[in-house]
Parts: sequence; structure tokens; C-alpha cells
Amino acid sequence: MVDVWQTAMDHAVGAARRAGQVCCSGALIRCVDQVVREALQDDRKVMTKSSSVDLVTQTDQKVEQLIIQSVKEKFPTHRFIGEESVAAGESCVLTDAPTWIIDPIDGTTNFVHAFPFVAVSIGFSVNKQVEFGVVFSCLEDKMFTARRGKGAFCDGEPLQVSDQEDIKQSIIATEFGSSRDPEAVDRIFSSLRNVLCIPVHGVRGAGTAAINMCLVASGCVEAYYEIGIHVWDIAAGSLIVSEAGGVLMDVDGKDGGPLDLMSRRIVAANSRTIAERIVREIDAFGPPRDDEPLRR
Ligand SMILES: O=P([O-])([O-])O[C@@H]1[C@@H](O)[C@H](O)[C@@H](O)[C@H](O)[C@@H]1O
Ligand SMILES: [Mg+2]
Ligand SMILES: [Mg+2]
Repeated sequence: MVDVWQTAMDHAVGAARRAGQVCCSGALIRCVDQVVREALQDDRKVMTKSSSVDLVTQTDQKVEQLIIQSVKEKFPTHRFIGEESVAAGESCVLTDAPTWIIDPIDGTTNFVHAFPFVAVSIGFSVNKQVEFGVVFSCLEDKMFTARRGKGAFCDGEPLQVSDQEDIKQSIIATEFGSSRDPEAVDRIFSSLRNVLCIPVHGVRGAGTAAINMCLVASGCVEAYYEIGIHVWDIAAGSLIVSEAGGVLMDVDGKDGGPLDLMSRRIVAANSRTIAERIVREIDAFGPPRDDEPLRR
């Protein structure tokens, strides 16, 4: 029997690699070549979305269209939730239909500043359940993949989360996000202070949710949490973490509650013990959901 989702996943890996090449050539040029940098003036034009620090470039838009077009040719009935299509007014509702959830450049701020962590993230859901996830960390040239029930891999090598159960011996990844609303910033800092003072060995952030989650899956950090992310930031990474043996949760109550891809909140950890401890330390505010019609 033809394994239809495997065919889709193979297509996603190819599309992510091609998309990554577009992103990387742009990012590397930004690092190394002043002359080409000036010639690419238009391509470097940085625009903003929900706030003055929520950045988007023509490369984000171009890469998303490239992925969507290539998928449409092969899977004409499938649906899409793409970061830049949603920014342009498309709906952001997860249905039971096969749906490609795309973040064309996760880490646009890094991309704009040539901070060397940028990923293409493609998740694929059916019946609202992620079937496969592909994260291409293009400047590191690492392809992270996971298929539900079949494990997580980096360049074909199996991934396993860290076995550290003591949060005091752990590194936790998080981000500050793109809201500069003073009240939201205070809440983010108060959570960060609580986590830091547990105390943990350290707090890190790669500047991309997808790569932070791949770091959890690879056992380099014990957990990643963030409030304010979107479904396209976490769809692929969430499966990569769970297939590497990790746990995912929301930030409600004492046990976090099940991960809700649309809630804009996530804790992804190597173990339930560490995830629940983070949930207890952080301030669980709720930004407008991704599927909230009046979000924008
Ligand atoms: O906008 P973008 O670069 O695709 O994605 C961004 C991230 O992954 C970043 O780590 C996170 O803090 C932001 O909230 C944002 O979602
Ligand atoms: Mg993103
Ligand atoms: Mg993005």
C-alpha cells in the first residue's frame, strides 16, 4: 500500500532544503559581501507586522510561496496555514483536513541581523494531529525530521532527549518574543527570574522556536518554554520533541494541560518532572489564540 504521508514528508524535506538554500544564500551574503549587500537593497527591505519588532522580509514571503506552490502541484487538495499568508489575511483555523503548517523563516530577526540561527519549519497535520515535522536549520545545514510513531532524527541519526531529571542541573531555553507591551514584558521577566533562581545552570535562546525545540530533542537543553509563539513556530518542532522522548504541555494549572497548538503557549521538555516545574514557575498569561477571529 502506498504510504501517502511518507510521500508528503519526502516532499517536505526537499521543499525545506530548497527553501533553506534561498534563506541561507541571503543570510550568508549579509555576513560576507558588502557589495552584494548593497545590490540586494530591495531584498533586504525589512517590514513589520504586529509590532515594530515583529519583522518580515521579502525572503520570508518568497520562501513561503515557493513551498506552497510546490506542495500544491503535488497535493492539490491539501490545506495550508502559512505565517506570511495569515499575515496577508488568510484564515488560521486548523481543521481535520491534511494541512501544511509553514514557517518559511523561523528566526527572521536573526536573519535580518545575520545572527546565525535560522530555520525553515514545516509541520503536517491530519485530524488536528501532527503526522510529520521537518525543521531545516539552514546555516548549520542540519535536517531535523520526525514522523508520528517513528522517531525523530537529525540528518538520519536518531535523536533522544536528555535524561537529566534535576532541573537544578539543567539548561532551559526561552525567548522574549515580539511584544514590547510593558505589562507583557514584566510577566516574561518575572517568569524568567523565577526559572533562573530555581536555580538552573543557565538560560539560553537561539532566536528561533523551531531550533530551540530541536535543541530539546537533541538533549542539548532540558526544556524550552515560551508564551506568544504561533502554531507555525511549533507544529513541526513539537513532534520532533515528542518523538525524541520528550513531553509537551500548555501552561495551565499544576500539570500544564495538554498542548494546544493554537493557544500560543508551550512547554517542551525532556521529562514531565521538569516540564511541570517550569509550569509552576511561570506566569501563565494568555495572548489571543491563533484561531481567534478577531486576532488581527
Ligand atoms: O517570526 P519568526 O521569526 O518566524 O518566529 C519567531 C520565533 O521563533 C522566536 O523565537 C519567537 O520568540 C518569536 O515569538 C517568533 O515567533
Ligand atoms: Mg517563527
Ligand atoms: Mg517566520
